Amino acid sequence: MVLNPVISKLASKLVVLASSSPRRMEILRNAGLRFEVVPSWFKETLDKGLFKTPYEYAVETAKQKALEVARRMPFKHLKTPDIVIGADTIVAVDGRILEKPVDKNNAYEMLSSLSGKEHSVFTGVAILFCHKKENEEVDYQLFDFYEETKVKFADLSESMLWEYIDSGEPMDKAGGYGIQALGGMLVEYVHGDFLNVVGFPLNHFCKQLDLIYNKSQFGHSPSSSAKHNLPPSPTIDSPSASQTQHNQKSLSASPVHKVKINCSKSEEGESSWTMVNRLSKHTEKSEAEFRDSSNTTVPSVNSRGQVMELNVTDLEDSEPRKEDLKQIIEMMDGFKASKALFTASNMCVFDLLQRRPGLDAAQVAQEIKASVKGTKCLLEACVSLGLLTSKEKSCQKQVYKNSDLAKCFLLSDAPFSLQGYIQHCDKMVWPLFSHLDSAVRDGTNQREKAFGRKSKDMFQDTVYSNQEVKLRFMNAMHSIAKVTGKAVATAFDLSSFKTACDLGGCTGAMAYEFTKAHPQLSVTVFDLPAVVEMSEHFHPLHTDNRVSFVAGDFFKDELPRADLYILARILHDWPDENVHILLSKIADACTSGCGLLLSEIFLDEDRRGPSRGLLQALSMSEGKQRSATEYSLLLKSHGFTTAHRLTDNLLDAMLCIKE
Ligand SMILES: C[S@@+](CC[C@H](N)C(=O)[O-])C[C@H]1O[C@@H](n2cnc3c(N)ncnc32)[C@H](O)[C@@H]1O
Repeated sequence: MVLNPVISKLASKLVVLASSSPRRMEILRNAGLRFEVVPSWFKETLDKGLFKTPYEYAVETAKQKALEVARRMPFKHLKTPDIVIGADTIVAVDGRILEKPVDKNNAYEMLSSLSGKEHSVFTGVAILFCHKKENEEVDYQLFDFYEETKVKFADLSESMLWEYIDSGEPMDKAGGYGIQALGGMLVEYVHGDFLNVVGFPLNHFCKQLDLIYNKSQFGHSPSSSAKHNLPPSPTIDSPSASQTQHNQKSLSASPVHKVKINCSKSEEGESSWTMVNRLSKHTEKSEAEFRDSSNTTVPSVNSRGQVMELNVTDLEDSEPRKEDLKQIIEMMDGFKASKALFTASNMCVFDLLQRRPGLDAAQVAQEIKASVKGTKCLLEACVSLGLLTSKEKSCQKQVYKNSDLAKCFLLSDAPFSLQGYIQHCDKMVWPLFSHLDSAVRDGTNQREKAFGRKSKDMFQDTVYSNQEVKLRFMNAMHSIAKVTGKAVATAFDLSSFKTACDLGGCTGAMAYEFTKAHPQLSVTVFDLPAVVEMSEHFHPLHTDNRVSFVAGDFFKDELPRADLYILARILHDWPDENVHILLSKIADACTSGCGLLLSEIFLDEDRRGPSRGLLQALSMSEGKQRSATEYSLLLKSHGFTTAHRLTDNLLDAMLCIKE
């Protein structure tokens, strides 16, 4: 079948992976899927004897994992996921199902049974769509499938078997081996999807999503969106089993199951759960298990878990949930943590403890010229935040060292130092946030209140009007570009582009990441003259002659010619009128096939996250945060086609091609 883009369809959804397998996470992350991980508590104890085939067992286990998480999340995590993905990988040989070995002897038994033979690896996958209705009831629709890959092992000697077992690798892997690592040595051939053996059949998963989203014939099903007040397509609706079977024939998928879970309160005030309308034969068996486990594991707290339904009077005689209390207090205390970090960084505590680890509070106080009492409080707070570690030396005297977190991000000369960004947050962002109430009231820029200066153009009127402020800002951009640049530069295959122009490329930190990742590429950094004149302070030691600088104003001046334009963290600073001016200049400079790589935080389509982007918007005035669709529409209006990717980093990326 022809495969269409699918992962982007899930961009605005709360997708949850009901598995803690690092291999599954990596496969899905690499595919650009943004998801949360909520490992399932479902125990893999289904009676294998009840299943006619090994794959039915894997599919059923995958379903139960997904259902358990979908059921738990509204109460434990206080949110209903849109989609839960469950998966279970097993190895089948000689009519036996092999899961993860319990100990070395079990691993030996498994691996020797595979030696010299072909076996099958099955991954069962369940994609569970959750539709929360107005009455808070949740409708569940289940799509499941399995993938089979044949793997042949070489004849393994005893010493080879034990060497592999002693490596420790077999222990958390189905069948006792990991094909992507040392276990690859054991394998003679693989017929089928390799990633299926690693733990997740990505291609089949995408095909399944393609069927659901792009080729859906499900609009007129018995429980259509109108009937249930569900969002319109592409949210899938309950297809009839026969329709789905027909659609999935080539994918050998099993029928869709519509599962409805009602939560009602019994007289005792306990929640009771019922499930109706299960369509699959073998799920009926598990339905009972599911109902049983629901009754025992869902405490009365469930009825309070549904935040929207919370009745304040219900709370009067009870205590708040500990997690809720912790969450709200942590939010309230967030600024204290930020300020402690800023202060310790400004006072060079981390650099000092890197040069001289093991100082006590009095010694640190002497070096940073501060009071012993205040320094001790600061050091202890930093320990509690995981920025320092402490050890009792003698007579209850603590000595301090940097934690790994501090070593990575808080030293002024660390490769990923965020010191520049910390200073910017402290000196530039903090004052803006202290005027947040007037910003919200007026809906305008609070820079005048915070910095005593009116400004229309934040860069030219405020940031670059003072050398110290300019350098601080450039340092901040430099440090963030260094930690995010690689993910942005490698988000897409850029091998067809030879020349790039990084518009508003500031110190060139992002440009260097692009030349590092793409040996064929030269990058011109284009930024305001005030920035370009300082850029050499930021050049790496071994200057890369594939990076050059041109000074100019991207709203007014001619843009340097390039095959690829880069706009990293530029558009959010500007309202739509300015964005259109800039995009039309870029579009004019582009010939057909030229690219534009946009990198920003993409807001979720429902604008419910990520909170980093939404919080940043609070201190913006001229600009605004946008979703991938909003950016895409802006770009399409200038003749670009777009494909976007969530990089699982601080910044997302979109590659646009001029038509
Ligand atoms: C938020 S910073 C982003 C820096 C860099 N792209 C990055 O991702 O680290 C915005 C950049 O746009 C530049 N800029 C702002 N207005 C500009 C203009 N009119 N012409 C050229 N560059 C401009 C600023 O100097 C600054 O370097």
